[in-house]
Amino acid sequence: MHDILVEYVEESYDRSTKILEFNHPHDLREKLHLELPDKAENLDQILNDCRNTLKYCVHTGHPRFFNQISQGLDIVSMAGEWLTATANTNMFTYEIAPVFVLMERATLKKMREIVGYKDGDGIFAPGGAVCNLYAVLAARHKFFPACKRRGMFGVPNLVMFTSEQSHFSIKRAASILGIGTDNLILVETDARGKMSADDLENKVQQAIGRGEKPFFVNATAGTTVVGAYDPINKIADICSKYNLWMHVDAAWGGGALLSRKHRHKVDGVSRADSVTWNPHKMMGITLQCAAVLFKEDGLLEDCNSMRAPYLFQQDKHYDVSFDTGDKTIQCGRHVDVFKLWLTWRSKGTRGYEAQINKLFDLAQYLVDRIKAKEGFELVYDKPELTNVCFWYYPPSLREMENCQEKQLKLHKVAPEIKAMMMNKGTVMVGYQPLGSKVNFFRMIVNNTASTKADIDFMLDEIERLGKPLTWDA
Ligand SMILES: O=C(O)c1cc(=O)cc(C(=O)O)o1
Repeated sequence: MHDILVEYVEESYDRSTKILEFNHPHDLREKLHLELPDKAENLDQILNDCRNTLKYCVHTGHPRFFNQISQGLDIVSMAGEWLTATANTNMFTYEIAPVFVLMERATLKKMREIVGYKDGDGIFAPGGAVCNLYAVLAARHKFFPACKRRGMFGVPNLVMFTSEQSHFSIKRAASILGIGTDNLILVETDARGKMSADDLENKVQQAIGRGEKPFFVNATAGTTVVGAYDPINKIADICSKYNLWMHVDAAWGGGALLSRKHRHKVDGVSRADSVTWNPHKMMGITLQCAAVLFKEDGLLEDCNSMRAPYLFQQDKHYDVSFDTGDKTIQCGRHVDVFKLWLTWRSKGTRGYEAQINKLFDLAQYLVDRIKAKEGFELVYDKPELTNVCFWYYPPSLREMENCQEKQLKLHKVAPEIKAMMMNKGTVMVGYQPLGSKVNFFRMIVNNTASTKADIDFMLDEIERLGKPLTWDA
């Protein structure tokens, strides 16, 4: 098994290895033997099963895998994951996870200090979306604690606010909370994708005028598509003025907190009541590793505790405040902290700062290369994070007058090139439309193994694949 895993890691770093062996689902199903037999398979078959599984996995650690925000394969983090699996324990009580519980407390304390909180609380959760849900649930509990027992009966018409470019998990949280997505009010963004504080205040005042009860505002630090940072301080001023809970979704852009050069992008973050920060994004920790931090200690426990007597006995022989399970919305909880703690110790905070600065510098290199290359056009010319969004125009489109027909044809370019990319397996870059903007590539720079040569390769590959594209008029 060791050889199988090491071979996969080596392949992941080898640029001559395809990022993926793409198969359509029905074809792949034929190549995978997924049946669960009555009789046990022998060891050779089990090892073959492992080889066959990895054979069709996407090498997300490959230096030219730019498709997702989470990318790369940090060896120390992977080793941490291996130890975590070997320890195979559950985070819900101190009694069976004494080391990891203390480690989680220490790591979350460090993260809160970096945010600027004096003390407070936090938890590692299964992803940024769940972190954001924790914040919404805590906010409602803060203002309406009776909901825990009586539900939403008698509660006024609660409304939440977030930018139109924020993560869809805020919308989903409104649905799960039970207020419905109609009561999540989307706030306009400016030309760079940043929330308009003026529009936020207008919409809060309008909601109050309609007899609704604003209670929660999400500010995004690093939007998913364009990497925009909302104006946190201005939003905090509005939240103070109208007594609203301010959450900062820094799932992706939270990495800037570690860089003295880029931290200004999250100025005001310490004014938030809660912050989502996902080390499995910009800190390169293997999936999953996502934290939600709270300024106020005790609120999580108050909001979520159910005092299950078979787990959270209050007469244990140790300080039961170290049991974490009752402050979560889960029961069993995976140990996500060890790989972060180990990787952080292996780099040091200053080492992480250097790593994050390098990613920003590489993204700036990409911006400069796009500006210099014919046929490429930036969607946003000064990205705030390491998302670089651009269109590629095949020569057949360049001569066309800028009109609706050209936009319709341009809309097809990225999907066509992406399909060829995936079949070739040489590079992977995401694409999407945004508002009235037709499909554009979203290049995420977030793999410490990527170099300027990989950036150049990606641009040249898009040009190689896209240049021949033509559409009959
Ligand atoms: O955790 C991630 O890597 C992640 C989470 C998203 O919501 C969206 C994306 C993405 O668009 O790449 O990545």
